[in-house]
Amino acid sequence: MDIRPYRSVLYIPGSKERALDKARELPVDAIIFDLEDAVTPDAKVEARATLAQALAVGGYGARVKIIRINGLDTEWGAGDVEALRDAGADVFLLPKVNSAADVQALSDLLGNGTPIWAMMETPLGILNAAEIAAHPQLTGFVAGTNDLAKELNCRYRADRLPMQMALQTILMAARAHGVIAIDGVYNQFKDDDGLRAECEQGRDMGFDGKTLIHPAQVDVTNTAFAPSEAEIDLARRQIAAYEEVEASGQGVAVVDGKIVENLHVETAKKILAMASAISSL
Ligand SMILES: CC(C)(COP(=O)(O)OP(=O)(O)OC[C@H]1O[C@@H](n2cnc3c(N)ncnc32)[C@H](O)[C@@H]1OP(=O)(O)O)[C@@H](O)C(=O)NCCC(=O)NCCSC(=O)C[C@H](O)C(=O)O
Ligand SMILES: [Mg+2]
Repeated sequence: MDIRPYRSVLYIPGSKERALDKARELPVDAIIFDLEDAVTPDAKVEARATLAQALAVGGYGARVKIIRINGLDTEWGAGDVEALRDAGADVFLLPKVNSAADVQALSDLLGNGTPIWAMMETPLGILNAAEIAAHPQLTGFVAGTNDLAKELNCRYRADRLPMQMALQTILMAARAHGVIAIDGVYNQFKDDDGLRAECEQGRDMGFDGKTLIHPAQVDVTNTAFAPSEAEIDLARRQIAAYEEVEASGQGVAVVDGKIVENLHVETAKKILAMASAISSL
């Protein structure tokens, strides 16, 4: 089973050398090297060279390296691609994607087949989520909950009720097309309890992980999105119980008073594969 964790996906401003250095020692699963909202307009051109240099030096290990460029409708987008096309990124992340045509425009500019992820953060993008997820070069979605809140004119609430439809649409489209789905950021980066609650909500909905803005958010997020000891133990017992009944010609086992069928065993195997992928990091 080819499975890799995306529990913690940290944004780093591409212009900040200190943060680019610091990320080499943080236990995150993926890094978004940002040239968009974390970089001011007057620093955008210089940030390309700063980021290219950090990537050339390397040291980011197994972390997935994602470059978020500026939108292709801005004065910087095409230049970002030109400057960083061959910098060694695993993924290019396009902000404010509205349609599959936006993804195709980046694909044409890249010209080298590098996987593309889409920021899902505009109303039109959410409405077109299925066609965006179906693009052959698209392998991941990132929820942009700050831009979504701005565009929807909705309030930030702990239960994220005003965004539920958008978040679930992102997940539906991602799962329909085998695409990774990462939840949005939690802005109050010193509030661990609030972060934990939002991580658990996103995890329970089905997100693979969460985007982060500060190193202080990494541990809470890694814990929330990793299988717990109890989940690992249950998965092992479900697999064992099912194999036993299967050997006697039956298709349903019972563990802890709940039925276990073939589909539950598939989930249990995924949990064990994820736990093993995390422990091998
Ligand atoms: C929020 C911050 C501006 C806070 O920065 P700062 O005041 O420097 O924090 P600290 O002093 O607590 O930092 C301690 C050390 O950690 C390093 N650091 C800080 N942030 C990061 C980071 N993101 N990655 C790596 N390292 C980081 C500092 O350099 C300090 O290191 P040291 O000196 O060695 O001890 C800042 O955290 C920040 O800029 N965060 C990123 C903000 C960002 O990326 N925003 C854009 C993405 S959010 C978004 O756009 C989502 C989406 O599009 C949407 O619409 O929702
Ligand atoms: Mg955004």
